Amino acid sequence: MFSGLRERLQSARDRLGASIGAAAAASQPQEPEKPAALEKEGEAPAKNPTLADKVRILIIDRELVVSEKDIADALSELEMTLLESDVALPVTDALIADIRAGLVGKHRKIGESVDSLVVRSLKSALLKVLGQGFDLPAYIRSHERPVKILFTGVNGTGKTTTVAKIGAYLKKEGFSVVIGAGDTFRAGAIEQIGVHAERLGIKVIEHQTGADPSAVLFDTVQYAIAHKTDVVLADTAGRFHTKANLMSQLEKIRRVMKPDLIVYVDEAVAGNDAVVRAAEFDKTVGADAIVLTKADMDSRGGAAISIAHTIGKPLLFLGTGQAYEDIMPFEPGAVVEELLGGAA
Ligand SMILES: Nc1nc2c(ncn2[C@@H]2O[C@H](COP(=O)(O)OP(=O)(O)OP(=O)(O)O)[C@@H](O)[C@H]2O)c(=O)[nH]1
Repeated sequence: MFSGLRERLQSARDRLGASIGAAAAASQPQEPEKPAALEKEGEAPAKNPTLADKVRILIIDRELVVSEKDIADALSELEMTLLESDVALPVTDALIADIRAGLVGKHRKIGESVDSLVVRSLKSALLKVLGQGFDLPAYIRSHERPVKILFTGVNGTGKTTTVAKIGAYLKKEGFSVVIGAGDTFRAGAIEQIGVHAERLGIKVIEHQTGADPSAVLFDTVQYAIAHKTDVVLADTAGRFHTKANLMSQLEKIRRVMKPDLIVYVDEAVAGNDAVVRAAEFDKTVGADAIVLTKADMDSRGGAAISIAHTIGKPLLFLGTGQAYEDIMPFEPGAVVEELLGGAA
């Protein structure tokens, strides 16, 4: 998962570390500089600009100060790397600004290695854009049952498979689940969700192909209320946000079943397209959380890095394969560890 991005971040990490290291070596003062001339954190800039210009990195009193110039080229390369990895432009900008702020002008203990300094600032910047994640079992436990979850998204991104996977996951977490076969449009969709549900031992409410999906999902909610089922998972047909009639159908579904959560499903491999589509769905029918499927096939990682920050909604799960257990709750800390290794 995200192997390309991991490699690229590794190179950026090496490059930033090398730039800081080279600047540190080049600026070892011939004669000791006066600590009083240094900018201290939280204080006004040094009064003597000629000294500030001359000294790119100073190691005085066991501290190291990085200047903007030292890392300008490495940060430009990192910016290109992120954009090439399909990280959205505003997210790239936020990451670069945060890494710069995390490195430049701060006094660091020289006891810590340059690499750990770099990794710490990369990790902290990534954690800020990845957001908090979303603990679905905790959400369900703290809400009135049934908790109704409506799944939306474009065609073929893995929505139906995701509904089945989340059903299996929630069953394992101890919740009772009913699935509403709300994709009454695509031939074979009702059978497909039926097969999944049978394998998983989950009840499905279905009507015929071509039936009104709002009616199917209304019945599913009624079933859940009557049977004290914890969670309703509502599948829907894939659609593009540009199809006004299909979007108004989704609007009707929303009015009828009153979902507690609308989950937008797209595929990680779609990169920036997934981010743009999620924003459009959020604008038209709303989205409370995101699932990105096919993360196992995505080496660039751009959508996973960008989507929560761009639309301001948390990433709930990553789909990591075709089996039911191939779904993982999105944990920002774990993703950052995966991208930057266990170092620092
Ligand atoms: N590798 C991989 N494949 C996945 C993942 N999730 C779903 N798929 C596959 O993607 C394909 C499409 O999945 P569906 O669940 O049928 O997609 P859908 O969005 O319901 O399709 P529509 O009903 O047309 O909207 C299937 O072959 C799934 O097995 C995943 O996380 N990783």
